[in-house]
Amino acid sequence: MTKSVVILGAGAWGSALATLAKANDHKVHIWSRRSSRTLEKLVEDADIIVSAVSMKGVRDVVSQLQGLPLSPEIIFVTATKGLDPQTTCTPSQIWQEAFPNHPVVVLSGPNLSQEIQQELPAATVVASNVTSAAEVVQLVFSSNRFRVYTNADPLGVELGGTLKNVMAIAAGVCDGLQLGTNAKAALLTRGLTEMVRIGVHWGAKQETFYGLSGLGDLLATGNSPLSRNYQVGYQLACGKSLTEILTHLQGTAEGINTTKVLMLRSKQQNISMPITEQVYRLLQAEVTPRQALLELMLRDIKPEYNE
Ligand SMILES: NC(=O)C1=CN([C@@H]2O[C@H](COP(=O)(O)OP(=O)(O)OC[C@H]3O[C@@H](n4cnc5c(N)ncnc54)[C@H](OP(=O)(O)O)[C@@H]3O)[C@@H](O)[C@H]2O)C=CC1
Ligand SMILES: O=C(CO)COP(=O)(O)O
Repeated sequence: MTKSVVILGAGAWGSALATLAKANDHKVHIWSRRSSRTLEKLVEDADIIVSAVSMKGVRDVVSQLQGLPLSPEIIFVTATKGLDPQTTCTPSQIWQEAFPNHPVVVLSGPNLSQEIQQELPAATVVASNVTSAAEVVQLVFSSNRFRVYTNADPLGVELGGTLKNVMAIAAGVCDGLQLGTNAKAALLTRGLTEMVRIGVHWGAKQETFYGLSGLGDLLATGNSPLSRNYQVGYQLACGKSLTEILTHLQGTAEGINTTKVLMLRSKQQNISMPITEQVYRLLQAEVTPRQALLELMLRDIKPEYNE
């Protein structure tokens, strides 16, 4: 059945999601701050509102929508991979708090938007506490080039896509320093352990991190120069300053803010996150890439599990 889909955010990801829904013959409108059409007009007959704005815009768009008369049937989909710097909340928690009577669906997976726009095949996950809502969203986006799975752990799916951005920065550093394949495998594997450690403590399910939105997205962004987070790490390793990198970066690298939020949370909750800590110190220019590497290599030796 044809759905009316409003996509908030005309950036790289909002545009790619619009392409996918349009290809399935849904009625799609993209809204951005620069749109000539008002948000009120666009959401008038919406069935689904997809938020693809970067983290810094989430609270803005939520509060704009809160002031509008919305159909109680509307499903919200959040595709943002970030954390709120003030509260450490995930975007879906912000949406759900603002709209407690609407279903909220998280969409996350290994989905580099440029590849999707090139019509290369990809897979993703839509997760919600309301299974029927996740299934509606699954149908809207599924096609022979975009395979969509449902999942009942929205927090885990959201954190998988969000936490991996920190590891994508680290992976970029690893490649920028030309540390080789063994180092990269070690980094991504221990990075996943770190994601699981904090994610499970947060309330997510461990197995979710071994799926598309955790391991899958870690492999995609940790190995692709298309990832903005990877690009940040790579260029830091090549000696550029963060300010210099951000001046020329196309789009948003959410991992920079996410690293700060994670450091705060891991300190408050006494959770060991050594890779995140070195990425943080590197972003703050407190260590060089080589010093960060040595710090990680020279940590106390220990068993692989039960740290
Ligand atoms: N690109 C990708 O491959 C993927 C990205 N994501 C995630 O999707 C999110 C968006 O990424 P992406 O599209 O690449 O980023 P871009 O930088 O390309 O776009 C960011 C979008 O957010 C909007 N925005 C920012 N602040 C505000 C605000 N205060 N009010 C309204 N809109 C705002 C921007 O609007 P404006 O243009 O007006 O500035 C723009 O539309 C990120 O969280 C990212 O991690 C997830 C999967 C894949
Ligand atoms: O999350 C992404 C792909 O799944 C996009 O990664 P970047 O934000 O690092 O470009």
